[in-house]
Amino acid sequence: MDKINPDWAKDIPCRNITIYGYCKKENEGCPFKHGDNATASAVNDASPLLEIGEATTPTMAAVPKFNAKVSASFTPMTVGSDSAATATATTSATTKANVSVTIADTSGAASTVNPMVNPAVSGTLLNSNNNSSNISISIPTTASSSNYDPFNAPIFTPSSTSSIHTNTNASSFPFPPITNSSGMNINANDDSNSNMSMANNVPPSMQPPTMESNNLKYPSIYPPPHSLLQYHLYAPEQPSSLKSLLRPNERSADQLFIPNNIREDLTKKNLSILQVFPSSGKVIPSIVQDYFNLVPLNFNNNDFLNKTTLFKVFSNYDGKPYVLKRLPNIDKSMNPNKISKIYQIWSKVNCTNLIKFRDIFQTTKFGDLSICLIFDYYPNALSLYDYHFVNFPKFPITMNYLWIYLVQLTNVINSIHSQNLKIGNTLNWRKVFITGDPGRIKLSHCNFMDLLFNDDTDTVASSSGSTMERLQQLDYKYLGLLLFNLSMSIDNSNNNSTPRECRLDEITLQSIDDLKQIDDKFKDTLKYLLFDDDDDEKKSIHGLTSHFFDKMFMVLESSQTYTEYMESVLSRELENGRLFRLINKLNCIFGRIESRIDINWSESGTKFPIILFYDYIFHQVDSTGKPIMDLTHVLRCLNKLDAGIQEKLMLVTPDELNCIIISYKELKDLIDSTFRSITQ
Ligand SMILES: Nc1ncnc2c1ncn2[C@@H]1O[C@H](COP(=O)(O)OP(=O)(O)OP(=O)(O)O)[C@@H](O)[C@H]1O
Repeated sequence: MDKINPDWAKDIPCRNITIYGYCKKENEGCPFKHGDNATASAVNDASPLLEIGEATTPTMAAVPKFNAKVSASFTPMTVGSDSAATATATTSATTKANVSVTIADTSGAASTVNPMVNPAVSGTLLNSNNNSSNISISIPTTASSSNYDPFNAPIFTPSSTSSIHTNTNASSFPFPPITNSSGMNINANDDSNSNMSMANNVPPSMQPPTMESNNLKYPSIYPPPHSLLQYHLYAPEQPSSLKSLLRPNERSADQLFIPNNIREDLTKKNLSILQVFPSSGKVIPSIVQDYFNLVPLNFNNNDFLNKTTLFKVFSNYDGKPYVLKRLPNIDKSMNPNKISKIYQIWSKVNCTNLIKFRDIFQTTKFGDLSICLIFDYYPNALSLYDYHFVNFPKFPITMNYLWIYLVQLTNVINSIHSQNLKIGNTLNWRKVFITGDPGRIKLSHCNFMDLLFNDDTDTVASSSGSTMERLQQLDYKYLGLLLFNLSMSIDNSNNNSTPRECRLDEITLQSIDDLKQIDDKFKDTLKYLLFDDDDDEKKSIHGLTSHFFDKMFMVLESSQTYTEYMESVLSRELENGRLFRLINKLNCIFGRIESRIDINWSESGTKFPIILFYDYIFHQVDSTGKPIMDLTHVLRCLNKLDAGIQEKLMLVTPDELNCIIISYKELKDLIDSTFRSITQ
């Protein structure tokens, strides 16, 4: 009792009077409100009024008696909230004989009674239609929700926050009108001009913006940085000095969740996948064949219509993101067989270090005849060049990176050559993309574009023997050149000078020997790749790997270690998912408006332990009444509840007058049955 603050207790109706009609401790210092304003008399006062319409449904009269939420035990009130509370609390609203409480009157304004809950009462009151009768009925509620009627509330319609995406304001649209090389105004491109047939399957395109200014600024990245989401909403990791203070059995919060760097990385990737572009449907078409939501990837390319362009797109077929590479201004006389041949040949190549080629088709959607190639999309992929020399933070090239790249690119060569195909000069540091850790790379695409524009495609594609062999031998040189260029910048990529890029004919044996900080084994591999053998022996995967087979174990090991690390991180999130479902379950059953007038949720009701348990998990306070945020306590309780163990716990009402001893198993059963009853 000594912990109860008499200041706030004096306005709270005594629970004993609510339940028993009297309080035996009234004269022994019980700090709660007794006497003239007591709830019991309030109920008695209310009863005759109810009789006006013979609406003496016991539910209404009994409501204040058993409403657990209004009980002093678990409706903490602050001093500051006194006035608001008295406006709505049972006692103040109902004890004055002529007090006026608005209730479903003709204006229908602010009702404190939900007619859905008690149609008899509402019908009577609505029919009486007499404002001067000052009918006083009040369902005790908490101050905050007193005027909320969930059954009569207007349907909630969230307002769209996507205005930035659909903004058709000319000044925000980054592209001026563009004419293609043949002088054709692309803005005049009509949908009927297209050969695609999806128009009915997707939403109509947005209206084109009116172009008022030709001096539009091109943002260098999209979306502009100020519109990026904040990823740092979680607390940053503790400094390591603090971490060391933990005992071996203790964990800090960040050790329980996915590490910040991985979370940020994945969130950024998600953002890139979901990013949309304010397309006019004219300069960049809204839909191309089975693909929609085109977002330019090589954004600095201003001449969108005349150059090869890359877009991130979504497939209308499987909903996944892909990359669409458009080759503009195709000769109309091109043999369509070439296109199907390319698809047949290249779609068969499967290699984890090669970006998968998915589809190819012709379209007039861009105002010309274009060929579109579809590849898998890897969000935030950066070319080796950008990763090591351009983007911030720059990652300096190390010997380990070189070995990892060598092993993965050897894997690509092996896959492609085994299909009797070649890579070509796309094997360079601008076309090899970093897609993840540790140093995971993918070759963007091979030079099969040559096949499209080469007249003797059939010969090249099917060439066996000498032609293809010669081209394949060249692939080893391209690989050597890429690695040589990277080796020249080893440990130098942090300075801001542009890295030197050699041509094949510039490299000599001496230049390889002169490479600093490169180990001899790697130099031998470079010599093997870049120079022909004295015996004119052909290069092969077997010959190449014999130079660094031991390094393949190192790559295997790092890859496996990383996989295991990611698996352990994933398993942490697995637990979070389970607990999240449990919290959802608890929240679904706890605090429902209808439970306020349900006898089962009152202090003597069967569901009352759920209320106390909820407070026990989430609303702990210390001896001075200060809230305690103890994540470990929450996790421990939730886990025990989830497991339904036999351990018993004591739940105490906030006034410390009552307590319940109950096991987690009983609580679990109670929560489960309550949840089932509301979901059935
Ligand atoms: N499959 C992909 N997944 C994710 N991003 C990609 C993919 N392909 C390319 N990109 C992104 O697009 C950028 C440009 O790629 P790329 O150099 O192949 O296009 P390009 O400039 O049109 O090439 P080019 O005109 O030389 O053929 C890359 O730096 C990369 O960030």
